Amino acid sequence: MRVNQLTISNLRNLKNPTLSFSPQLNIIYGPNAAGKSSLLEALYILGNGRSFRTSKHNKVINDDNQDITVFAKLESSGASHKLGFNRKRNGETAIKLNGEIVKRLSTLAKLSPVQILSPEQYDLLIKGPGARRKQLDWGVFHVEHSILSTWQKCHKILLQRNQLLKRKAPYSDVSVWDKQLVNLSQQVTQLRQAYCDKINPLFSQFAKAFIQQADCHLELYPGWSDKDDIGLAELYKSQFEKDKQLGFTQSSIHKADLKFLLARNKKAGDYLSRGQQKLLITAFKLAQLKAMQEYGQQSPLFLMDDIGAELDANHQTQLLDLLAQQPVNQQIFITCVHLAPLKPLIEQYDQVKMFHVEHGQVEEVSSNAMVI
Ligand SMILES: Nc1ncnc2c1ncn2[C@@H]1O[C@H](COP(=O)(O)OP(=O)(O)OP(=O)(O)O)[C@@H](O)[C@H]1O
Repeated sequence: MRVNQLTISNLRNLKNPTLSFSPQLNIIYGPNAAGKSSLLEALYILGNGRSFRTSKHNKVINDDNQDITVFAKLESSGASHKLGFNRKRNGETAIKLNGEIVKRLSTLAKLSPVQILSPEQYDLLIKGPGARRKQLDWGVFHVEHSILSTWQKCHKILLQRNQLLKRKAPYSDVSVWDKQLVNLSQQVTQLRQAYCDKINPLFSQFAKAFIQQADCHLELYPGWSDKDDIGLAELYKSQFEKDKQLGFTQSSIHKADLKFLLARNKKAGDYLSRGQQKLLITAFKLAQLKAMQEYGQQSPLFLMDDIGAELDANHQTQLLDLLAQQPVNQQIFITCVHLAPLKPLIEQYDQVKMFHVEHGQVEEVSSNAMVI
C-alpha cells in the first residue's frame, strides 16, 4: 500500500498541508514541536481511525477547530482509492472510501495497514500483556484477516459467560458456553501460534544483530496454563468455583501474552537495559514488517517517529542499513530533528522526498538542496 497524496485539516498545529509523497522514502525534519509527529499521526489515522499517541480523540483536533479531516489518494492491492476520515469533537466519525460511507474500522485496516515505530512503544516489554497482545493481533490480522471475526465471536461468548458468573449462576447454565468457547479460543490461539512461528526466525535474526544476544525469541502464552494436559474444557470445569468467585473467566485468549525471551528463557523485560529493550522492540517491529512483506496481503506504510532520539550512533547506522535494504515498493516515512545521520540512507534511495516542518508549516524541499 502507498499514499500518493495527503491533505490534512485541523490536526494539532499543522497548517492544513496538501502533500505528495515518494513511493519509497519520505523524510520529515524540523525542530522540536514543529509538527513532525502530527504528520505521522495523520498517516496512522488512515489505517487505524485513531492516533498512536493518545486514545483521547479531541487532543488531536486543533484547539481552535471543531473537527479534523484527513484525506488521502492511495494505492492498495493494485487499485487506486480515495479515502477520507473526519472526526468531530463530539466523537461523530465519518469515513468515506471512493465516495461510499464505510462503517467498519477493519475496512481501513485492510485497505491501509500502517506499522509504526515510535518512542511511545519502547516500554512494551515492561507494560502489561494487553499492549503486547495488541501488537501480536495486529500482525496476525495482516497475514490472516479471518482472526478478526473469530476473535470477536470468542469475546462475545466470554462476555455472556462472565455475565452469568457475575450473577453466580449454577454450573449447568455457565457451562452451556464452554464448548464454543474452547473451540474459538483454540482457533484464535492456532492463528496466533502460526504467526509466532513465522515471525520468530525473523525476530531472532534482527535481535541478534541489534543486541548481540543469541537465542532471543518470542513465545506465545495462550491465556491459560494446562500443566496436567487436561485440555481447556476440563480446565473450565475445574476452575468453575474460582471463576464464580472472581466473576469472570480466568482462562481464554483475553489473557494471552507474547513473551520476549532471551537464552535460557530469561524475560527480556527483567534483564535488558532500557537501551537494549528499545533495540529489541525495533527488532520486533522490523520482523513484523518483514512478515507482512513475505506473508501478508500487502506491505504496510512504515512510520518511524524520531528515529535519532533513542539510538546511539552505531545502532542508528545499523538500522539505517536495514532500511536501505527494504524492497523498492516499501513506503517509509521517517521524522528526525537532524538530517546529517540520514545522509547515507538518503543517498541509497532513487526516490526520496524531504519535507521541512516548522511551526506547523510543512514544505517540500529538494533532496539535492540538502545542506549538511
Ligand atoms: N490540539 C492541538 N491544537 C494545537 N496545537 C497542538 C495541539 N496538540 C498539540 N499541539 C502542538 O503541536 C505542536 C506539534 O507537536 P508534534 O509532537 O507534532 O511536534 P514534533 O515536531 O514531532 O516535536 P518533537 O521533535 O519535539 O517530537 C506542539 O507544539 C504541540 O504543543
